[in-house]
Amino acid sequence: MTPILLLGAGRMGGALIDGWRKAGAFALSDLMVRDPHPTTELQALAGLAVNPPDEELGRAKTVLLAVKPQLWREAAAQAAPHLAPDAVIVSIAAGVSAADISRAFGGRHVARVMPTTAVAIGQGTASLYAADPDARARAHALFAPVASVADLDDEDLMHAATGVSGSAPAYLYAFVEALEAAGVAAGLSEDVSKTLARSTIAGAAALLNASGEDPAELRRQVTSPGGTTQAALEVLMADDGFGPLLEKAVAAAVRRSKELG
Ligand SMILES: NC(=O)c1ccc[n+]([C@@H]2O[C@H](COP(=O)([O-])OP(=O)(O)OC[C@H]3O[C@@H](n4cnc5c(N)ncnc54)[C@H](OP(=O)(O)O)[C@@H]3O)[C@@H](O)[C@H]2O)c1
Ligand code: PRO
Repeated sequence: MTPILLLGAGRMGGALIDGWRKAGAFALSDLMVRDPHPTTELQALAGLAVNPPDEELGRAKTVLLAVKPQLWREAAAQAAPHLAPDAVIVSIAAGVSAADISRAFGGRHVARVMPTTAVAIGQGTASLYAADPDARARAHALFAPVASVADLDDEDLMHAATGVSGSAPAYLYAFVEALEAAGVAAGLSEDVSKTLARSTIAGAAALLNASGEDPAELRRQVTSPGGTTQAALEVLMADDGFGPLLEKAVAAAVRRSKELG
């Protein structure tokens, strides 16, 4: 399983290292990072090998491919010649198929994972596909300490998982931005609107998680017949409201995921 080599330690690679550290999942001495511009925070972590020499890469048992989909071939070409023949590749690159990755890494076994940035606080979600059982187990071991893992049995579903999960935190943040702006339009100061919108959404998400209730039931609990919420929901859940809008948004993400592959 270890040492683990991260090819790329940007937003998601960095979030994973944060999450693993908080969870005590792996010792820093079991991690190696290859990145052209490692952050000063990463470089300051005692025990973490940042940009080790090529000869060291052969020690890695698991390789996490965490570069942008547009750059993955370059990262693979640089690292593959130095890896051990039995190193397992775990890719989080959106859209890129396991078969293409395996070919670029000399036929090594590959797992694919689509995580969310909340791995940084141990509350991520990770959709996982691997044809090879050992690669699947390896990917589970990487992500289970920091995420709820959803196993997919069809690689094609990784596109949908990206649209519904990997990208979705950004949809919620966009919603909060819009709610804050709407609060200001309704007369609140920016500060008060920010506080109300952020705290309300964070509390509502925590309640969804803690209660185990369906979102529809939680929605009904807020909605007094003939009241204020109903008036707003008649706008948000109209024929051109959230339902069709999110369907279109997820379809756009799925299309883009397929293009990236
Ligand atoms: N961010 C998310 O929420 C998220 C969620 C799920 C999956 N993903 C996937 O995760 C991957 C990384 O996304 P990200 O958001 O973390 O991107 P990012 O912030 O750009 O991180 C990628 C890192 O890889 C580095 N890099 C570039 N070329 C490299 C090479 N040849 N070898 C090693 N490292 C190299 C980049 O350095 P430079 O910046 O100096 O080029 C950067 O630090 C993508 O494939 C994306 O589809 C991201
Ligand atoms: N971030 C990556 C993207 O926007 C993949 C899911 C989240 O392409």
